[in-house]
Amino acid sequence: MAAENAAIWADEAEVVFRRRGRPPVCAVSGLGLDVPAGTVFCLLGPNGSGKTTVVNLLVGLLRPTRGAVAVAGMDPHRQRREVLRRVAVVPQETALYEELTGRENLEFHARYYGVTRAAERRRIDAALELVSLEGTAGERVGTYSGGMRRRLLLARALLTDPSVIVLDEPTLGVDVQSRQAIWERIDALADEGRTILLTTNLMEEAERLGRDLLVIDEGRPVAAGTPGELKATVAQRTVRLQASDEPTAANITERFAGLSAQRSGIEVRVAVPTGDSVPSTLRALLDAVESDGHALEGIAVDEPSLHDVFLRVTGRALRDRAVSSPALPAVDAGTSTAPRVAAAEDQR
Ligand SMILES: Nc1ncnc2c1ncn2[C@@H]1O[C@H](COP(=O)(O)OP(=O)(O)OP(=O)(O)O)[C@@H](O)[C@H]1O
Repeated sequence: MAAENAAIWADEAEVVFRRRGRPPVCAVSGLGLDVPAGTVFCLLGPNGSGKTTVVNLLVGLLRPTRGAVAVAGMDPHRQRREVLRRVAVVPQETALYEELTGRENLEFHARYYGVTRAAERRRIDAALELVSLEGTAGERVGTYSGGMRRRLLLARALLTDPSVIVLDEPTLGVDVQSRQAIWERIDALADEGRTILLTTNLMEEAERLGRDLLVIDEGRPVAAGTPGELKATVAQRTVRLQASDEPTAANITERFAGLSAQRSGIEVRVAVPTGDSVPSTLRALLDAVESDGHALEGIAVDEPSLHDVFLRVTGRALRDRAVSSPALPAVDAGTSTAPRVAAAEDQR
């Protein structure tokens, strides 16, 4: 798909931050994106992997130091005004006016973005309804919970009727109920034909929402595909057999040594051989256990999770450094953005 046909597109995009007196930071490199309209695309990565930098690239706050990016067929940096008419961004920080009510926040945003008075009320009512805030829209935002603020930000993003919505960690720090509500709203927006790109480091979120995922680490793409395709690359499925006592578990472990059986107390984990189906392995295991005269207390199958994929492609090392990096001075990659990005880092 070419730049003009994809809703979100990138080709070998790179962002290097150059800082006076310090080594340059390559926040993103070799980024390729080809997101068709009407889909939800998930960008996954550990802390400091470059997700927010990608968001800033897509909304024109940064320009690539190499390669190219297009959103709704336009160059987000050069055609920033036009892009912002078609693309909405829900940032990580909840930048809302605390003293104003929810509705007043939306009115302010609608006027700032030139939404006509005729459309304003209709769009605000529809957006408030979509995020279930119509009953509390008259209350000051200062009294809102974290989940309500996130939902208000989503409502705010809809006021310009965008075809592309970019959400930076939309459910960061919200409770399970709000998370569920936000996921349902995101599904509804994609069903309306809008394109959603969201960043997250929550596997459950990526699995639930992303039809296509891209995992980035240290700014580079390290895995791509649907959740099912990615999980298939990890492959290792295991059957857990629970024996009635430890001697029985030891016997079963010995019997299945050829299937890398491992015992832990009364539990035996047996690997499903690559290429074999889970039912056929289960049948063979149960037949063998029965013919040996053993009884089982329980049985379970563990499928590989997106978690396994994530850890395999990004490793287990902690990423504290990027999170605690100090506010950074002006950079080359963007124009007016360095203080904003640095300020966002400060809050983390
Ligand atoms: N303005 C800047 N100047 C220099 N380096 C920066 C700047 N902004 C980000 N970085 C660095 O670029 C890398 C990617 O940062 P980014 O904020 O995009 O990661 P992230 O995946 O969004 O992280 P998180 O999940 O913690 O929000 C990090 O090493 C970060 O320290």
